[in-house]
Amino acid sequence: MRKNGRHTLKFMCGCELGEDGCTGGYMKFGYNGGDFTSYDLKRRCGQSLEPWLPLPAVWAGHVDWGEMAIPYYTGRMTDWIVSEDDPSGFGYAIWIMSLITIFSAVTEFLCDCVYNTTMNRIHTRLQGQVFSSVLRQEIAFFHTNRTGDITSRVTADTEAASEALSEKLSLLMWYGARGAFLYILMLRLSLRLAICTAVGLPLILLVPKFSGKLHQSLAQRVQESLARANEVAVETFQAMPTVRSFANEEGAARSYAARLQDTYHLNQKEAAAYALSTWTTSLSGLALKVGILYYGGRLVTAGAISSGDLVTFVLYEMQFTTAVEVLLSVYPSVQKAVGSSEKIFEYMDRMPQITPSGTLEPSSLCGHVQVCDVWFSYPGRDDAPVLKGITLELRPGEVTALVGPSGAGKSALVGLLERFYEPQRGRILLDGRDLRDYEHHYLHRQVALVSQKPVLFARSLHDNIAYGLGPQNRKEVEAAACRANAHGFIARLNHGYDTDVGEMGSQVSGGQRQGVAIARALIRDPCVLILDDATSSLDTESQLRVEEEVYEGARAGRSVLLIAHRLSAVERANCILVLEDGIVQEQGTHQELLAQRGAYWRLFQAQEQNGNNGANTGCREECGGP
Ligand SMILES: Nc1ncnc2c1ncn2[C@@H]1O[C@H](COP(=O)(O)OP(=O)(O)OP(=O)(O)O)[C@@H](O)[C@H]1O
Repeated sequence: MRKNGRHTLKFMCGCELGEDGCTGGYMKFGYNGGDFTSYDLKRRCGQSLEPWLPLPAVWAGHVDWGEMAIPYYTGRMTDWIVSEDDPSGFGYAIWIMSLITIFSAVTEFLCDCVYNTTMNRIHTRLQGQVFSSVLRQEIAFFHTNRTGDITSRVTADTEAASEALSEKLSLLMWYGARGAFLYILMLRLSLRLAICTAVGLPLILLVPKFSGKLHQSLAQRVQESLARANEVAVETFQAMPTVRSFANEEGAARSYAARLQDTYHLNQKEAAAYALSTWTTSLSGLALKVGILYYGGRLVTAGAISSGDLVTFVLYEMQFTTAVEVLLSVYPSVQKAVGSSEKIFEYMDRMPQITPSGTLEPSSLCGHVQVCDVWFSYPGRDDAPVLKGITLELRPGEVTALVGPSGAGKSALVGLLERFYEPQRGRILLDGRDLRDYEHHYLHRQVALVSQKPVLFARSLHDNIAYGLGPQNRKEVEAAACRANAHGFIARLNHGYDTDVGEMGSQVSGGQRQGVAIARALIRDPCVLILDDATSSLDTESQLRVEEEVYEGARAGRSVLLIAHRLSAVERANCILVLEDGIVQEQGTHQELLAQRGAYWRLFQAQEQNGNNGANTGCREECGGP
């Protein structure tokens, strides 16, 4: 406030700096007791995103010439108020200020439009690319990395990186340029006041920095504890039938509440740290302002600068301090974004640990598979080979069965035939050519698998059967379902083939799921069909129908690998191999193997005694049970 006898000029000004770098400023002027103008410079980062543009565009649009010109013309107005010797000065200042403000608003609007569009494109593209690079990885990658980690890398990390690298970098450039321009203007106005600002700057920067650190570390702990609580929630929802069957709803609720309690305590501490951080920030800022006003007032009294120049300087100083504060708060985010983008690029640059597929796509294929002295251990378990020198053949027109106790390595062999993994030693040939030579899509059209626990996708039954084949007409889908004996149950559903099966096929029964999965394999009319215990949940009638279909397919020239625990399912196979501890113990037809009175005979005897063709024969034998 300054009095000069005739006129009283009041001005109130302030600025805000949020935790997220949001800035706001206000100033109000009073003349002889009454407000004659007020200007609100409130600005929120959330409401006004900064465009990702080349540097010149950002400068042009976002240095905000309008805002920077306001202090200058406010100072001129102040001079006019004090002197009233140049009536045209007031109108001129208002006129110029309005023009620059309109220009600034228009450029800001354009930049925001460009920024939002560009941001969306960058984000969508980045997310798509990370997702594709994850899909390229070998199956072992998905076993060694948690699904949650991979998902958050594809979603949260890409979002954080693209947002931070564009928005925060834009803020960095904007406020950097703005700070530099403002300081030049301050230097031009008053060298002494500018030096005074530079000296006081560390005060307003360092004090909040120390108090902010405490707040930041607590904020991070709150996030971690929230993530732990979320883990409990996700695990519970995923295993809801198990929770219900063990009547542990209260237990789940208690453990969730316990985690939330942790979050609650941390939140309280964080709130206190936030208040401390805000308080120290505003206090140090206020101290600098008071210091400059005091020193500036003395300079005005001494006639070194005009009162208008002091007003201009104070307003510049506020904007300058805000710019420096934002720079300091944004810089760590940019560094962090660089860090998290490194993780994303790690995924994008990662080469799959499996030989790339070849280009071989012969017009006709017999489906003759030769497994030659194959050794295999799962990644990371090099000391525990699962397959030890396996040699076998799948001949076109024949059903080859693979039996053996749990953990013998049957599914491991399937994994190799599907190229989920690669053998450490030995070769797998299809029609005399290494599996690796075949083109990826071609190979998986010719070699179809129905796995032990088939997974359906949350879409219609039609789309599940035609999965991976593109648009298929209903007749082909129905024909495949008929051969898998799944048409009957599908036709009885209200929406038939358009029925949605729910997440992971949870809205159909285990047996129905297997039926749909068999249809999904059969619609491909593959040269090699692999059934890994694929009929275990089917009813007897469906089992017989599928079995018939399998033998019919083989008679038509298909190679079939039939893995089963129930020996009755493999009795008709052309060749039965008994796998134990990764080694083919014996092979032959059902009658030949029974005559040998070896491993197969023992398995058969055990099942006969159980009378239920049970699946746990291997275990009972090991335990010495009946
Ligand atoms: N992803 C994996 N990583 C490491 N080891 C595994 C993995 N999957 C299976 N194993 C181990 O490899 C061995 C062979 O497993 P595999 O699934 O091939 O047995 P299987 O004969 O198909 O058994 P089942 O009849 O119960 O399906 C087992 O000892 C198993 O614990």
